Amino acid sequence: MVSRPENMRPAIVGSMIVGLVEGCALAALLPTVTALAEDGPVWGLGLAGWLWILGILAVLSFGLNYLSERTNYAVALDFLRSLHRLVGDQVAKQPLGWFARPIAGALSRMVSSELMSAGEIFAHMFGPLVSRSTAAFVIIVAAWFWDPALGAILTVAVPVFVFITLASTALLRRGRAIHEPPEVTLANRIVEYAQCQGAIRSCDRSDDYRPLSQALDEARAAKTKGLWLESVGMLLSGMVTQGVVVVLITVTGTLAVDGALEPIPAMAFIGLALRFTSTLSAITSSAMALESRRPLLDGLDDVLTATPLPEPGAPATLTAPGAVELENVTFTYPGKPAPALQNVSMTVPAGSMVALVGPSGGGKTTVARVISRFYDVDSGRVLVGGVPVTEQTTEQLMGQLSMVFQDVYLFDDTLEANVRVGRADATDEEVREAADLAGVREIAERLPEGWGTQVGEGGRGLSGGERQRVAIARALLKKAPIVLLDEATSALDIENESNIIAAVERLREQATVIIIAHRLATIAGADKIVAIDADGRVEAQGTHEELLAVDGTYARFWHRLESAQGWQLTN
Ligand SMILES: Nc1ncnc2c1ncn2[C@@H]1O[C@H](COP(=O)(O)OP(=O)(O)OP(=O)(O)O)[C@@H](O)[C@H]1O
Repeated sequence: MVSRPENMRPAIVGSMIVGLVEGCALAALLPTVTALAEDGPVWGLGLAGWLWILGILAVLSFGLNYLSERTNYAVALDFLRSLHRLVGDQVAKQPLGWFARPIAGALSRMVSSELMSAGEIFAHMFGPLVSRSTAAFVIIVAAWFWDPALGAILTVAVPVFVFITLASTALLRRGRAIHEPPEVTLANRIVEYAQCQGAIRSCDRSDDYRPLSQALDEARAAKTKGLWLESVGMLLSGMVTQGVVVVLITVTGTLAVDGALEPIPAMAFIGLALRFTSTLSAITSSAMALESRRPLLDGLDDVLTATPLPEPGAPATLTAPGAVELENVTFTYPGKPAPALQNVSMTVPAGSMVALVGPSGGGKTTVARVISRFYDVDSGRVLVGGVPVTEQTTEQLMGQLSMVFQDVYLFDDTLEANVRVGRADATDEEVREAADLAGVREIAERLPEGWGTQVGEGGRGLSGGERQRVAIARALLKKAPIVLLDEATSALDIENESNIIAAVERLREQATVIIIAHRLATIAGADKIVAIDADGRVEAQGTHEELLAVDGTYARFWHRLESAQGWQLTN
């Protein structure tokens, strides 16, 4: 986890030395108090000598603490840097489909705030745990040395503490396991409630949105139950500290009364015992604080152990640049019972335009996803550029593809920078040319700061159709040999539509185009149409005329589309 493990050793040794010095300073209380009470030397040193030793130990402890804190911070920063890099590397190796999982949603929170908390383990928890444990050990050894009876008392206190600490951390963990899952559900419901306000208000359900109120009730009930367990855990650890103090004082007092201990050493020992128990309770606090980071570390573990996309070390030699082929592909989404694609075979020659058509939910988008290797298929092969996608590096595959889907994401940057994402080294003329073709110039002319206008996070400042135009401009600029395009059905006004048609025509000239088509003109103009049925099977493929002549499902689909779009036009 740390890039420089050699830093760990000085950090641990440093914390142990701090503990050793603090333990010695506490143990030195015994002879100091005895020297004070008996007004004579103890082990050849008078009170002044012992006070000097205490003073030196205090200064030493201060200096060592400072050095140890610095070392611990260096380890914590190194740990954070290494974790950021590890998470980044791991995320980069995941198939694109991985980001659809709930874990991906938690990723940004993890990388920003939660990793900082993980860093605190080394900055504030691990070092103190080591130094306090060492200090406790030194006190016990000193007590044995001073008086075996006192050493025995302190030694017995340790397993009691350990047992109670384990029990209370177990209770804390159990409590959290009860209330955290419903809290996560509640957070998701709140986000859903905020995001779907339009739909909720139009159904007049703002006051009574059952999923949210149910999640609230469940979270409240779970929190109450979980808090009970957590409170018992906290109480237990607090009570045991007090209990051990009382037992230590009682036993020491009894030994003094019985004459087994001199009164003065007994008094000094009670002072030492008080410090000892506070050291033990500090250890408990550190252990509990570490325990509180466990879910975070588990979450990190999920990310760090996710299976990366297997890929070769070097790019393959493409045998058919620009071509795409699916050979008998069957694919099931993770966790889904039925396959989304079944025995799909299709060939897309380089430079051609293939339209994917079919009912909603049939699997058209899934075809585009398996071509882009969002997921690896269950069986069959997907070839891009003549080579199976599994035999290409991610960089090589992505270099051949431009994807223009409906959910276009724009970066929180200027309009121009968002087009330039297509190819960072493009000249200004190339950027403007691609933008003109895709109709982005009209958008720039309308915006207050033209090309320099910030489009907002995700492209909030632009409409859906405008965002898609920017994505098409990116694809034009990238000049990738293969373009996967989901033709938007919604948010297209006449201006948008004519721009997109013109841009698609240009894309056809420079690339192979696989288009999820919804418009009659696009479908009829394609070199080949692949009709996918509701079960994710290829129902028919061929040219528009060939498929119409068969008079099968495609012909019925076409006539339905024709009448639907005709109805739109006449109205
Ligand atoms: N990320 C996903 N996880 C699980 N199942 C999915 C996922 N995406 C799509 N599906 C399922 O796979 C099937 C095919 O979906 P797909 O989006 O490919 O259809 P489509 O033909 O593109 O539909 P549309 O035209 O409505 O966009 C559907 O049953 C859908 O519910």
